Amino acid sequence: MNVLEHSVQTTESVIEKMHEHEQIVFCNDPTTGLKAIIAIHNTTLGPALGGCRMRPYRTMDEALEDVLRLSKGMTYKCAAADVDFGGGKAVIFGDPATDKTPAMFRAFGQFVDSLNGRFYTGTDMGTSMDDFIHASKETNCIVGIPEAYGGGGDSSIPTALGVIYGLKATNKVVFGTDDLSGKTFTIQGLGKVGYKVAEQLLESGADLYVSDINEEAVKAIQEHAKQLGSIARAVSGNDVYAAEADVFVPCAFGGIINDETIDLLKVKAVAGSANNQLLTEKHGEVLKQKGILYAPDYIVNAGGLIQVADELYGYNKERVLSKTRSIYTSLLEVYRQAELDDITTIQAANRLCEKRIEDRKKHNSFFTHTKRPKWDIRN
Ligand SMILES: NC(=O)C1=CN([C@@H]2O[C@H](COP(=O)(O)OP(=O)(O)OC[C@H]3O[C@@H](n4cnc5c(N)ncnc54)[C@H](O)[C@@H]3O)[C@@H](O)[C@H]2O)C=CC1
Ligand SMILES: O=C(O)CCC(=O)C(=O)O
Repeated sequence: MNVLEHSVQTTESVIEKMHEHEQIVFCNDPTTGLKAIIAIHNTTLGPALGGCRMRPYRTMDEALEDVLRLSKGMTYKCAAADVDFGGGKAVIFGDPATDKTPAMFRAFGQFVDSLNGRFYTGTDMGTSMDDFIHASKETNCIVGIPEAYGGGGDSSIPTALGVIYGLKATNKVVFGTDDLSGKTFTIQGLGKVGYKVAEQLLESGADLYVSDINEEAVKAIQEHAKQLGSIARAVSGNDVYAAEADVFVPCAFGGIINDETIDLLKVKAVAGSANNQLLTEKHGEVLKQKGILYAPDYIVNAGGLIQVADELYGYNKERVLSKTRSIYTSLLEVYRQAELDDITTIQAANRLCEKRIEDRKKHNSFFTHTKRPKWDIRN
């Protein structure tokens, strides 16, 4: 049974699962083989914005679960970063190493265009700027493309920078200094973001444990470490969780803080770029009980969002860098609130975002010239 046939049988459960979401679009283009899902979680703050992930999902449910969780995370990320966008995300079924074609991304661009400005998208895990150059031929709602094409360039650069600021803030709270030298970090995933984080940590004088299913990436970072006189030890399987490091830096996929992994952790903090690191909020509670400081993922990894949102206002590199730097202070404030109220860091971050969204709902009832007046709805 193919994944979309399966979707027909689960329509009721889809409706149940989307009780928090505004819209889900299932995309099927037999000509190019595109099968994708776009999820829009909440547009109170503005049109939905979020990257598009490509993965060889085994089932429809797995993909749906992923896109629903990721799009909700974007609502919170946009609120935390104080950008005027809502939460959305897309997933494409397929192996990014073998199944991509330009035509597939053009077809995806057409589906995005059909949403008429309700959803803006760009790169995420498994997709690259090149893919979205193809998509951008079909719609204006594409971000994260090269400057030569009117975009802001590789959004994983500010994402990685933001992770470094997040690590400095975390280091400050745990070790009393934001100097990262002499500390050991375990990085899971050496892709667009993780590799750049690894380079910057090595250049700051840190040592690493690294893990990636792509052996080339592991070899390349080990070579880089050797040149700098630092160490990057390769770990695989569950050793990535059990490594004797100071901080665990997840930069691959979500759900990695779960019942199986949590007891293996020997680190003092978890802070990385992966979206939805906690399998459930309960795992944030367990980390707190174990005395492991958790940096809410959507605060730490907002650098890419900050850049792609800025593209839509007219890209300004200095502005992006300055907003990305503020991840340091935002995270310290979340840590402070969590400590004051004796709650988990994810609860503190969620509370801040939910308040921002509630406050904005009140103001959204004001008419502004960019909005269509209600009396114009029939025209
Ligand atoms: N690209 C960006 O600007 C942003 C990315 N993120 C999140 O950060 C994470 C990484 O994103 P990218 O670097 O863009 O993705 P990517 O696709 O470039 O890199 C992911 C890396 O993880 C590796 N990987 C896959 N399975 C693995 C496993 N079992 N163990 C170890 N490594 C494994 C892949 O081989 C790849 O090198 C994702 O969760 C993404 O949603 C969040 C915000 C922005
Ligand atoms: O970083 C991007 O390209 C878009 C934002 C996003 O999808 C994310 O932060 O997960």
